[in-house]
Amino acid sequence: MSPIPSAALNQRILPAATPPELLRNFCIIAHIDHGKSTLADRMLQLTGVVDARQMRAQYLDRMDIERERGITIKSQAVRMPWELDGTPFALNMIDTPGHVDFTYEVSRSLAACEGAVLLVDAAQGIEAQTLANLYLAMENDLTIVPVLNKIDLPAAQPEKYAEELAKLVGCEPEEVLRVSGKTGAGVTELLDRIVATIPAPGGDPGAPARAMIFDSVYDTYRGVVTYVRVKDGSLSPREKIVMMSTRATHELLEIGVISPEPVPTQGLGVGEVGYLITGVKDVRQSRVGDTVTNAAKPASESLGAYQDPRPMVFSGLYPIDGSDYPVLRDALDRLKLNDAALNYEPETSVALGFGFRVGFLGLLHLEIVRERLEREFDLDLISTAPNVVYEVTLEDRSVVTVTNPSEFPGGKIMEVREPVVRATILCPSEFIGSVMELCQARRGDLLGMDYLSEDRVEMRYTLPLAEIVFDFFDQLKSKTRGYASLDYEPVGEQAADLVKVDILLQGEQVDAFSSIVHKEKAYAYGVMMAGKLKDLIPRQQFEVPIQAAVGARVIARETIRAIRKDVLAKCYGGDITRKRKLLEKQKEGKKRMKTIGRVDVPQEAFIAALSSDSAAPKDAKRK
Ligand SMILES: Nc1nc2c(ncn2[C@@H]2O[C@H](COP(=O)(O)OP(=O)(O)OP(=O)(O)O)[C@@H](O)[C@H]2O)c(=O)[nH]1
Repeated sequence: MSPIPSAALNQRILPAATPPELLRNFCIIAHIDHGKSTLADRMLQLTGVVDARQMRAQYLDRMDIERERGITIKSQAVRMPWELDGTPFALNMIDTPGHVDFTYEVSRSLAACEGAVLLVDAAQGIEAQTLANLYLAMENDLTIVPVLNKIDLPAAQPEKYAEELAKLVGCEPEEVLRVSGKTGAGVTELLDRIVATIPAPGGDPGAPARAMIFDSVYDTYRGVVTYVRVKDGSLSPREKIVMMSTRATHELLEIGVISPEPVPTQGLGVGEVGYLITGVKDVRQSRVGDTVTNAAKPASESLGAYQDPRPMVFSGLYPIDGSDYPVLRDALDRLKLNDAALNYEPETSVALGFGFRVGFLGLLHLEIVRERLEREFDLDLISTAPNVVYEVTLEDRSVVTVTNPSEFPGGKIMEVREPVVRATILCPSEFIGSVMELCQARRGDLLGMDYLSEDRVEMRYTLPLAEIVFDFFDQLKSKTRGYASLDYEPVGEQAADLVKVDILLQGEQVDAFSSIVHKEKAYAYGVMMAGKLKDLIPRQQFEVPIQAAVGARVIARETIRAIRKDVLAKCYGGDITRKRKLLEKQKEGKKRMKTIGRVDVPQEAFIAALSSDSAAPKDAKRK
């Protein structure tokens, strides 16, 4: 019913582990902007963990970039005291990252909970990520607490959406709680409901320790801080632990809970959520999804399969000023300490000089990394158009994995495979036609369609990842006046009729512009790129052909006309043969210029040509 002063609770927590029956581990899942962070802030305040003086909006989003963009990138866990009927409980709220790029981390965070608060905006209703998150929570067997948020809004329709939500989770509309994260209305009842309905964590206190890592972050002063949820047994300071996927052994230097800042404890027992510090310096030694056990008495089986983060999208990153290359290399090394999913190798480009080919989980991940590099390391960067990973089978049956279009094999190709996703789109039924049109243009296959209510539909498509990572979400929004929401998950690869389009300047290939596209779209890409470069490259003393080619076949051509020096300017009057002679001479000169040297293209032209079409679906995120 009421908060316990946090100091008192901390004293109770500090010496020993809290008994599992007094613990509740939950997360809040919602569609983007349905108010997850605001509700979390209100809970922190109501439980007395953060007082009014310390309070700032989005308390749990600690990185600047998270706060500015209003998104959660890394998971967080906070312990809050709450008393129901005179019994003091400890609630662990695990905040999850929202974007589809980080789905693996979301599912690990969910696996650390027994229950989930499913939050839906009372003025918007169910959206694509509401469903995606609900399904993830159900896969993890979580108890769902359905909640309508923002009931203070004049546009709120709690009756209508309570019914929709009740139908979705299988309960009565009256059981759907109504809250406002903004005013705090209903939040006390929600905390009571969490304690009453979410089960206490199970686990065997006598078994060898097993704890799942659901996040790990790099701290400049303390090294890697690993967030874990203990399933069986217990962990205590100074003991030796083993990471089960790598078998690496570390000593536990510190162990504790977050409430809301780190508080060291004597240990973590069954069902508890907290942090470990081992002194390792690189998050890849302590990865999300791995299981921690005790070195002296190791568990025989880990908690679920561990997955290495797999980059889905690649892009070349180049410093605009070539002398910044060593700074970029050091900056990537530093970021890698905190980002297990970041992959990179050096590469060189004729157009852009020295840089790196970097693998990302998705476009948002790319944007965040790029922004952090620019901001935290003061670098000016250019990134090449992002591409997905292709698998090319050659006639001799060997398979080449292509992460850079300019490396696409030129020889005899049997098959090219590209990654595909299963996309879920929710929109008002009046936009069905426009959405279908868009998905068809993007090589989508309709899997199914369901009416959620009279006027809202859920459409399911398989789409090539390459077709949706770029501007699909923007297009979807503009075709549905902002009403559609999108979610997608990778479902494997499929063979497709793909070709590499090269761009040639005066017959010389410009690697940064090579792109792998569907055969039917090759022509459009070629025309677009050639046209763009024609506008961007300044006229030269000689004619510059810009060609788009598939293999040896030219599919589009533009010409940058030469600046024609008026050689006749000084030749007043005179006879025609003299003029002709001068013009002939000029032509000779131009021919020579064409054959010697390369076109003088300012780097800005490359940058402009590359940057305009790499817009990311910024808010295609899962909340
Ligand atoms: N009127 C009203 N507005 C709210 C309420 N809760 C959140 N908002 C507003 O809704 C917007 C989104 O809220 P956030 O808490 O950032 O939502 P979120 O996207 O789920 O959280 P993030 O993880 O930070 O992205 C903000 O402008 C909030 O001020 C509410 O109960 N009432």
